[in-house]
Formats: sequence, structure tokens, C-alpha cells
Amino acid sequence: MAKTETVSLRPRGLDSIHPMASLSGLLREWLPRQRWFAGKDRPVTDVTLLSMTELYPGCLHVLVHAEHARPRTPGDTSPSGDCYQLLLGVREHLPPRLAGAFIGRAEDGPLAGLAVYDAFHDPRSAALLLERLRHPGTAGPLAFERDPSVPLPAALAPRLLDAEQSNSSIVYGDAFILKVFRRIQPGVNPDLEVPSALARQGCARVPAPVAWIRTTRPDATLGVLQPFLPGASDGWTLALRALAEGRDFTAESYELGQATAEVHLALATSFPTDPRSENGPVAAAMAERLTAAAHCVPALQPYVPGLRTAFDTFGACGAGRTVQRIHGDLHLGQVLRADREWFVIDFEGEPSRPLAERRSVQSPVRDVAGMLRSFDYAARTRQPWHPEWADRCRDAYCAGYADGAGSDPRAEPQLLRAYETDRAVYEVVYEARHRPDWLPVPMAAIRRLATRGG
Ligand SMILES: Nc1ncnc2c1ncn2[C@@H]1O[C@H](COP(=O)(O)OP(=O)(O)O)[C@@H](O)[C@H]1O
Ligand SMILES: O=P(O)(O)O[C@H]1O[C@H](CO)[C@@H](O[C@H]2O[C@H](CO)[C@@H](O)[C@H](O)[C@H]2O)[C@H](O)[C@H]1O
Repeated sequence: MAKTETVSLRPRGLDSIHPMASLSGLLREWLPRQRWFAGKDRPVTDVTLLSMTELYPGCLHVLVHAEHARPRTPGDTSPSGDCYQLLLGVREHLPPRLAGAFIGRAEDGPLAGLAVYDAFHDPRSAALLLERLRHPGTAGPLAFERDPSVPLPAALAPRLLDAEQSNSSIVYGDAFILKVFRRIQPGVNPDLEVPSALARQGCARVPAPVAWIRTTRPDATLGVLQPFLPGASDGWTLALRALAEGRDFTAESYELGQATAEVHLALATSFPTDPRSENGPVAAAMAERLTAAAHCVPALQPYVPGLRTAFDTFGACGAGRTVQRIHGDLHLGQVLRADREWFVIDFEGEPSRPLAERRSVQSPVRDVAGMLRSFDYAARTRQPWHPEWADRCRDAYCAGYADGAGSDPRAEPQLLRAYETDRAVYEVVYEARHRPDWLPVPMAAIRRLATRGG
């Protein structure tokens, strides 16, 4: 039986409660270097244990809390840390194939001298996770659950995706993909909730979850297994390929607009909607995000007055359109093309936003704006810059969306400009934190949106 130690989501010092004590220092060094680590802009002051479950000897499922220095600005109420999911392997000798997964050697305590590594890279641990999902049950606070109507074959060969990701994903035999969330927040993750609801609705644009991992104290989603679309290419790769070959991408963009509209309609049927939205509070929230972003990334500051006009104009429009559940972080990397059809993945929303906000009803224009920004991103990766390539894609996408949804996002330019501006501001912060080399891409849009009004 799995040996388990659980504590509540109240962090306690690793040093006081567990032989993993000696890992606190190692993790403090290792966590901020991970692509999926959210708190890169603030030093980690402590790493404390939330729960630990031994899945098999030498393989520990761990939830930790990474503590940051206290908020730096008055009024900054952002949490002083985040919870992360880790799978830690412990071995005396690490084989060369796992060298890239090495975290460090514990210096003291019962693990002294042993090599600790990220066990999601270890095929043995990855295979074990699938076995757990095939045979639902619990291990301490962990619950492994599945849809019994979908056969899950044994012994599918695992491989960890090496994509630039906010989470970690393991592909099993090109038949299934398990996404393990790295930053964990209490509550159901929309990347399980939304695709499950859409599947019940019969929406074939979204791969339906077949199994999932939860922690039960408190309830939070830890991972989701979905069918893998073999041979699929993501929209970002396809767009860059078209650009490199000097090829038009409007037919694909039009179909992508239609697919987005189809998913929005399915979302509006699957979840409650609210027809009485007001633009004012949404515009105010956008303006607040801009202020916070300009504090974080000073390069934004000269553009704040120009950008703010987009939110003021939008806010002054008064009553808004019906709001509903949306994707929340729609861009070319979140859509896959297989058999000449578009599929939509990753309904987690913008990873840095609180879960409650990501699960709230919002304007579908937020998603449209996200995708429009993405065409601009793609065009900006090529020198010389071809703005007309992006413009054609953006127009085709909106036309396809209008065809599917019955309303054309271009008919309300002030709405589109506000949402595009809000998205570009988010991207500036995202790039500053995760990929500073990419910062000029959203900054170019910021200049355009601030000075030319869209
Ligand atoms: N069902 C799927 N079929 C094929 N590939 C997938 C599937 N789901 C995800 N992927 C691949 O995994 C990558 C990361 O998935 P995603 O859900 O976007 O993770 P993250 O939230 O970590 O960015 C995608 O860009 C895509 O290449
Ligand atoms: O990891 P996620 O897919 O959840 O999304 C985050 O990372 C994306 C980058 O990987 C980031 O997207 C930005 O860059 C894309 C090109 O790499 C571009 O297509 C998007 O339009 C642009 O927003 C996304 O913002 C972030 O949430």
C-alpha cells in the first residue's frame, strides 16, 4: 500500500515534519528555473510541504508551497506564494538518460547523498501513473478516476513532451496525453471542467477527458488524460510554415474562426450565461491590470495614457453583450489541425489569473482578440515584417467567426480594441517574466494600440 503523509494546504516547514527536509534548499534553487514556475519575478524565500504520497519506493508525489518575499507595492494583494505539483524520484545513481531531470543531491537528513530528480522524465514513473488511472482508486489524498466507457490499454509507451509549456504533458503510445498541472489552485480546473461539459454536449472540437487525477483535501485537479490526436499540428507551427513559404493562411484562418464560434456556441449551451453584463466594471478591471502591468514592466509606462483611452471608450459604451464561459487564453498554440479540421485544447485560461476569475463568465470577444493577437505574433517572427499577412488572416478569422456565430466581431471596433489592448498588456507581462527576448513582439502592438487607436 502507498505510504502517505498528508497535511492541509496550510504550509509547514519541510524541516520540521519530514525526511524531505533536506530538499527544501534544493527546490528553492530548482523551482524558479522551471518554465512552468509562475513566480519568476520574486525571489523564493522558502519551500514548504503541503502533502507527500509515496507512489512506489523511490517515487514521491509532492505538493509544495513556494513562498515569496512579501508584496512589494502598497495595495498589492497578490498571494505571497503558489502551490506546485512535483513527482520526485530518489535514486542512488542517476542513469545518464535522466541527467536532464536532476534536481540535486540531498545534503543531509535520511536522503543524504541520494540523487533527487523530476520523475515525470522517468518512463517507469510515467507508466505507473497510467496504471493508476487504469485502475481507479485513491492513494492518501490522491484520487485516480476515469470514464469507464473508454478502454485504456495497458503498457502504452510514455514520452514526456519537450514543448515550451505552462504544465507538463506525457504522451502514451500516441493514443493518450496526460497533462499534469504544475501550479495548483483549489477547485476544479477548467481544463477538466470545460472539455467534460463540451463532450456531454456532443462538441467534437475538443478532445474529451477520459481520466483525471485529483487531490481531495482540498479538492483540486492535478491532471487530465485525453485522447492524443496523432499527426496533428498546432496552429502556431502551421502559421509559421505558411509565412516561411510565403503562403496565404486565410482559408485555415476562416475555418478557425468558424471552429471558435462553434465552441463558443457549445459553451453557451453547456454553462449558464448572463445577458445583463455592464462594460464599465470590465473596462475598470482592464485599466487596473494596465496599472499593475506598467509597474511590473516599466517599458509600458509611456504608453499608459494612450492605452487607457481604449478602456475609457469601451467603458463608456454602457451595457454590454451577453457574457458566457470562454476559452480564456486562445492563441494559435491552443488549436490543433488534424484531418483538415481544427480542434481546441487547453481550457485552463490565462495561467496567472486566479481560478475563480478564469471560471467566470466573460465576453467571447476576449477569445477572438487573443487569436487576432496571435496572427500578429506570427507575422512578427519573420523579417521583414509582413503586416498585411496578419491583416488578411485576422479578417478571414473574423469572417469565419461571423459565419459561425451570426455576429461579426469587426462590427464593434471599440470592443475589439479594448480586448486586444488588454491581451497585449497581458502578453507584455507574460513575456517579461518568461521569455524576455520576445518582449518586442507585444511591445510593437502596444505602440500601435496606444498611438493609432487599434
Ligand atoms: N489532444 C492532443 N493531441 C495532440 N497533441 C496535443 C493534445 N493536447 C495537447 N497536445 C500537445 O501538447 C502541447 C501542450 O498542451 P497544452 O494543453 O497547451 O499545455 P500547456 O497548458 O502546458 O501549454 C500542445 O501545444 C500540443 O502540441
Ligand atoms: O502556455 P500556454 O499555451 O497556456 O500560454 C502561455 O504561453 C504562450 C506562449 O507559449 C503565450 O502565447 C503568446 O505567444 C504565442 C507564441 O509562442 C502566441 O501565439 C500568442 O498569441 C501569445 O499570446 C500565452 O500568452 C501564455 O498564456
